[in-house]
Amino acid sequence: MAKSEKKFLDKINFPSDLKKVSEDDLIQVCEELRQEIIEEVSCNPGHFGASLGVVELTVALHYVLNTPYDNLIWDVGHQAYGHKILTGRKEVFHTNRKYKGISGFPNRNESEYDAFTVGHSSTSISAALGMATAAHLNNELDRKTVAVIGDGSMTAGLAFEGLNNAANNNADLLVILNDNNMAIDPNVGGLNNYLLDITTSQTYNKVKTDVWRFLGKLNRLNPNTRKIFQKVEQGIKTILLKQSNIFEAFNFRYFGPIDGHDVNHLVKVLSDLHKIPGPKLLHVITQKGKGFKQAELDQTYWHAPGLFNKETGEILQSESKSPQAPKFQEVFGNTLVELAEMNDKIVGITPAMPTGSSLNIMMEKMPDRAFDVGIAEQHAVTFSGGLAAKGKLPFCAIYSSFMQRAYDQVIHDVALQNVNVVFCLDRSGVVGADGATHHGVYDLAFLRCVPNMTIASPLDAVELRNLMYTAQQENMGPFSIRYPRGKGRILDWKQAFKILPVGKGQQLKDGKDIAILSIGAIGIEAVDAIEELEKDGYSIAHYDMRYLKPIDSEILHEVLGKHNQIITLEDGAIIGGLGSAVIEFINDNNYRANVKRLGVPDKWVEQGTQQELYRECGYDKMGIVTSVIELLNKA
Ligand SMILES: Cc1ncc(C[n+]2csc(CCOP(=O)(O)OP(=O)(O)O)c2C)c(N)n1
Ligand SMILES: CC(=O)[C@@H](O)[C@H](O)COP(=O)(O)O
Ligand SMILES: [Mg+2]
Repeated sequence: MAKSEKKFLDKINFPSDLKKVSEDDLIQVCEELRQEIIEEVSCNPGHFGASLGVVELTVALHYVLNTPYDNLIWDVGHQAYGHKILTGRKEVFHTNRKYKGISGFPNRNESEYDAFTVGHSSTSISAALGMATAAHLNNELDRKTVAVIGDGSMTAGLAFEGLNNAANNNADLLVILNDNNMAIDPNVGGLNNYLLDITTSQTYNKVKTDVWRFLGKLNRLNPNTRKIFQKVEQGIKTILLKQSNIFEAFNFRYFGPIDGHDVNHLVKVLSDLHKIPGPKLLHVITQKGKGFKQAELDQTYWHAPGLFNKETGEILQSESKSPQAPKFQEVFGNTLVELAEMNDKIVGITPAMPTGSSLNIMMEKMPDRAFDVGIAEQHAVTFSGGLAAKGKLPFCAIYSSFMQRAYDQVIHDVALQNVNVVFCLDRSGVVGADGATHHGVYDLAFLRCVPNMTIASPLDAVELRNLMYTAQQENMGPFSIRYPRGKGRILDWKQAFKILPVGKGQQLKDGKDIAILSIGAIGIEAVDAIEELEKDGYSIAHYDMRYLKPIDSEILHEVLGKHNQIITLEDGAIIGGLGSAVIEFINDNNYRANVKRLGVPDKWVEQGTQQELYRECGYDKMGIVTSVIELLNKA
């Protein structure tokens, strides 16, 4: 890709280079950094709007802080592209999110400038408080710690737990609240309203204007007016904010709101805040997508767009002329509306992912029955438990990896209550470019040990519809349905609903040499592998288990009666999922069989395309072919 020449940025590889630039030239540095991000992301898709929004903040932070000695912690990390470019990764940024390339998020293994590995939201305050406390205990009184957290991420319980604890801790911590009034979709909830209020506060601004007017008159008489004004303003702020500022109530000294796109002002404020000890919060107002018109206008789409033309903003999709199968999330979103039209108990819940999960379809059609609860997975699950306890039937759509945060709520507030909640676990399996933080590979294992929980996973879009239809029958109890990121193969997905009996799988193919038992859409890789193997005369049986719990014991007895060479296949951790369940069944029923478990091994899998990662883990089509041949050769 041809990149434009950049007078300053071309010479900046580390913060030490940035510090050589004069304060007057920082505006130009910001322009160049913004341009660099636009050029890179236009041809190598990734997160976009959030990084554009914090360009000035990023430059100011690295200008003022002494990183990596000072701790700089980015929340979520999807806004850290500028940080990566300024901290030694400009030359490898074209590998961002690619297989064997750099991670799309800050990562401790990648750089000493990445103080904490992130990807899930709202961890920054707690992690930063830990680091600031460690610095204090080590008597490193000059070491600064700064957490940068967005308004969306601030809505999570974890962020408040950090704030709450910081109140009792004199650690030197600066929290920068990057308020752009957006999560991926528009930010929601009381905190969002509150932040809007203090940003636009009539009372505060009115008082401030009155004071200015008053001091303006004074000004003509008194040369020290500015000083007096500052004192008066601080007094007003203290009175107003002490009574009403939520952060001051948590014992943080609150500063702001200030313009997050004025790099020189940011440098000044950050340098001043350095001198103030204890917990402080700086409220910075920014615009998501700043500096790229389309991204400013449609902030949800440009959170993470695909390829685009960096000059015109035109979206470059490799639109195939042939009809496309829908994404699993779209099948979920549309089917939920169909079901909700038939069953008035159904409600929909998403923790801040309306567009990503396609719950936005229901939110538009049935606004009273679909809820975006903010980044709050724990609350989303317990809220569902409460709704269900009073007769509603929540479909709670959560990305598998974000569900990890709500594990106790699943156990305590849904399963133990034995209420009817349907968990729709989108992005289950390896998700691709987001990498280790986002792969949804543990849900099969962590849900299987929970009493009352039904666990299902569709082979294709039609099964997804039918599992959703089955789950909304009377008294099904806690019911989880997991499906992957991306599309299936079926075009004609909108077929009449059918119940898929709980605990029953299906035989897809009979065969003599070996049996493959798969769960979920990854079974398609087995279908392809079998086609390949049959060309060479192998005879393979294939079963789509469909339910992990209760597992289809009839199928297992049949398979184990006929076969002693078995392969299990799942797009999830091989510890605890289908493979483990089959081995337990063999043990409990005194069968003898060789079982090869295919799935995600006991290690961190980083980013890449889904196909690259299936291959790395040995369960793409060719990996399955190889495993079958190896197992049969050994036998
Ligand atoms: C626990 C968790 N839930 C959901 C997400 C998905 N997610 C990533 S960024 C984001 C929005 C964050 O909003 P904010 O913190 O305001 O940052 P902005 O994108 O506005 O800069 C969400 C919901 C996540 N990464 N982690
Ligand atoms: C940063 C973050 O957590 C989200 O933006 C996530 O990357 C979304 O993933 P999808 O693209 O699969 O919706
Ligand atoms: Mg935001």
